[in-house]
Amino acid sequence: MFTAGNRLKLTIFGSSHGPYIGGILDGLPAGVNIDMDYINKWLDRRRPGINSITTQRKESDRIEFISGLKEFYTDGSPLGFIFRNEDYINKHYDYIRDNPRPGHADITMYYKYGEYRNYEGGGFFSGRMTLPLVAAGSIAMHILKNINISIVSYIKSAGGFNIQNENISDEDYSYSFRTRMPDPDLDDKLYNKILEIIKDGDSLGGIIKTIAYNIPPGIGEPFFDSVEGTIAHLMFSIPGLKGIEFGAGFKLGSMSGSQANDTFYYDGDKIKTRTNNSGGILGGITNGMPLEFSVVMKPTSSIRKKQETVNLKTHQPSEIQVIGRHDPFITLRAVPVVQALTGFAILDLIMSDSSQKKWDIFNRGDGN
Ligand SMILES: Cc1cc2nc3c(=O)[nH]c(=O)nc-3n(C[C@H](O)[C@H](O)[C@H](O)COP(=O)(O)O)c2cc1C
Ligand SMILES: C=C(O[C@@H]1CC(C(=O)O)=C[C@@H](OP(=O)(O)O)[C@H]1O)C(=O)O
Repeated sequence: MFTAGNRLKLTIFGSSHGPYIGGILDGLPAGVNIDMDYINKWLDRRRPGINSITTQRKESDRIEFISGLKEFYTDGSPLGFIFRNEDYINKHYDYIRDNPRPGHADITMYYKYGEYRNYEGGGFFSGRMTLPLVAAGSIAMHILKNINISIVSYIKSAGGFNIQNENISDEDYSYSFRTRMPDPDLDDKLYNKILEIIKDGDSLGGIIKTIAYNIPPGIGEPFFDSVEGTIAHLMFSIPGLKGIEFGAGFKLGSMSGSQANDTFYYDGDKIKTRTNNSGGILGGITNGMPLEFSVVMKPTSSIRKKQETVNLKTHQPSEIQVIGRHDPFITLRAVPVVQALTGFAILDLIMSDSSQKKWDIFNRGDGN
């Protein structure tokens, strides 16, 4: 399905080489201020063609609201928005149609949709479908500021380089680095590594870390609508995202209980933990510590190196060297997507809270 969310629902539509891409965000009450500058800042961070280590496809990615908005305030009906696709080149996909790229969804769209498959630009499997995710997510992030929630994402590991400084609390900080690895020395090293990879006709994977601050304790539900389940469900809509871990994640598998347990203490009247191996979640519910998780992005599958494939018409072996414009390092472009989608997840969890706490989340000044 193309719809996600519980009380806050997002439907996305369109495809990479169709005329439009867009979304419908349903569930916001009337009177929520929609800040265009804030949304545009996040759309620009996701936009293709922003430097020499991203795809050279050039899109303006300006949002056009088509419903639900009156003079920058929601009117309580579904918020509909579209983006025009401006720079697509179908001929790059002529060969790919019958010679599927290893690692992309060309083969699975052939199995599922056959002759009706929307293959140009990866169709609706394209990374471009993350555009409405960022639009909706940035709206959610802006609302979350009413209760001082801020969300930080950055590249923690890629190309053999790993960030040591884990104390990043500014949601804009990683965007002052070309690679979004927030360390001046590692940023240079990773940038040069990506340039080498491009020369080589290859690509690179990476890991994105996310930390959400000031999360109130008690949101999330036991079992199926846990914080982990909600976040993972949304994150796996990001094309190329292949894994997620919360807190210490897979490292817990080599720890003892006494190492893994986050012990409690009082900080004034707040209960905190000395460590945060649980990533701020216990029993699927937030415990008031920062919400922390990491995701892994695979290396881009569309590479210029020659690779083995098959011809779907002749049923013979064939070869492919992908031409066209591709991201050598999708991790960089996925940073604002992960960050904004985290905002969507947290807002939906708060709006869906079964304990019916009266969150002053929308700050509409009418006592709601
Ligand atoms: C922002 C973004 C940009 C992407 N750019 C490309 C690209 O230029 N070329 C490519 O082959 N894959 C790109 N991808 C990844 C593919 O869309 C993805 O690998 C493909 O849809 C198959 O899905 P899967 O990898 O999740 O199985 C991008 C992903 C994201 C999130
Ligand atoms: C355009 C975007 O990313 C695209 C994601 C993508 C893919 O296969 O995922 C393939 C490329 O599209 P094309 O072959 O049309 O140039 C990227 O440029 C975008 O993110 O806005």
